[in-house]
Formats: sequence, C-alpha cells, structure tokens
Amino acid sequence: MSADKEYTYAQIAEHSAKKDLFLVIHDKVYDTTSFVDEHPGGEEVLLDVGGQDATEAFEDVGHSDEAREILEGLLIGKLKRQEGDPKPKITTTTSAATSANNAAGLGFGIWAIIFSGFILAYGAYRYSQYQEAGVKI
Ligand code: HEM
Repeated sequence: MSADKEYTYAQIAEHSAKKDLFLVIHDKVYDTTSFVDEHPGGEEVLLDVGGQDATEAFEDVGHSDEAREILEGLLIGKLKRQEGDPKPKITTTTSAATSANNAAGLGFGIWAIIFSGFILAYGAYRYSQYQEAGVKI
C-alpha cells in the first residue's frame, strides 16, 4: 500500500470495524487494525473514532513521541477532502496559538485600562491644580 494513496471521508468511513479500522489524524489516514489490541489507552477509544477524524481525540491525550512513531508506521495514505466534508479539526498548534492570542488580547485590555486610568488620574490632577491656582489668583 502506498502512503500517497488518497481516501475520501466516505471511503474511510467504511473502515470502522475492529478488524478493519482506519483513522484520520491531521489529514493523514492510518490503518490501526493491527494496533487496536496493543493500544495502551484501550481499544474502546480507537473504535469510537474508527473511520473518522480522530485528530482532536489523539491530541487531547497528549500522546508521546513514541506514540507518534507508532502512528507513522500505520500510515496508509492521505485524506482527500471534498466539498462539504467536515473542516479540519483544530490542532494543538492552532489552539495554542489561539490561547496565546487570547492571552495577548487580555494583556492588552488590561494595559489599556491601566493606561486610561493613569490618563484620567493625571487629567484630574491637572484640573485640580488649575482650579487651586484659579482660586489663589
Ligand atoms: C493510531 C492512533 C494512536 C496511537 C498510535 C496511540 C498510541 C498510544 C500510546 C503509545 C500510548 C501510551 C502513552 C504514550 O506513549 O503517549 C497511548 C495512550 C493513550 N491513548 Fe492512544 N494512540 C492512538 C490513538 C488514540 C485515540 C484516538 C485516543 C482517543 C481518546 C487515544 C487515547 C489514549 C489514552 C486515553 C491513553 C492513555 C492511557 C493511559 O495512560 O492509561 N489514543 N496511545
């Protein structure tokens, strides 16, 4: 089998049985049939995502490099995305980037509030100075 073979979601969905189990992870297709019984996380979880996109499930667990090496050995092809197919699942990289953005956004918000607080305080101070000066004159 060539790792360059392209599979559509419909073709992959036909392989969802324990004895014939395909998974999609990061748009690559893996034949996990020989691995189901050996999976340290149990066969149930693999069967749950059999014939589907398992990217999120796989990444959520935070699998080790060893797990990724096993995965490479099971590679049989890539996903041929067609019109109307589900969008690629969010990967850890993008979600990390999103949270980084959120953190930055939050940080900026806080600084904006602090900064405008200073501007207001300074304005109030200057105003009171002028008023005092006005009274004295
Ligand atoms: C073909 C794809 C997969 C491979 C090659 C794989 C491989 C492994 C390996 C080697 C481990 C041992 C810990 C580690 O090295 O990270 C593991 C643990 C685990 N896997 Fe997977 N896995 C796959 C897919 C999945 C999926 C789709 C799920 C769905 C939730 C899953 C859930 C788990 C869980 C929960 C553990 C932790 C088990 C424990 O620590 O008791 N795995 N997997």
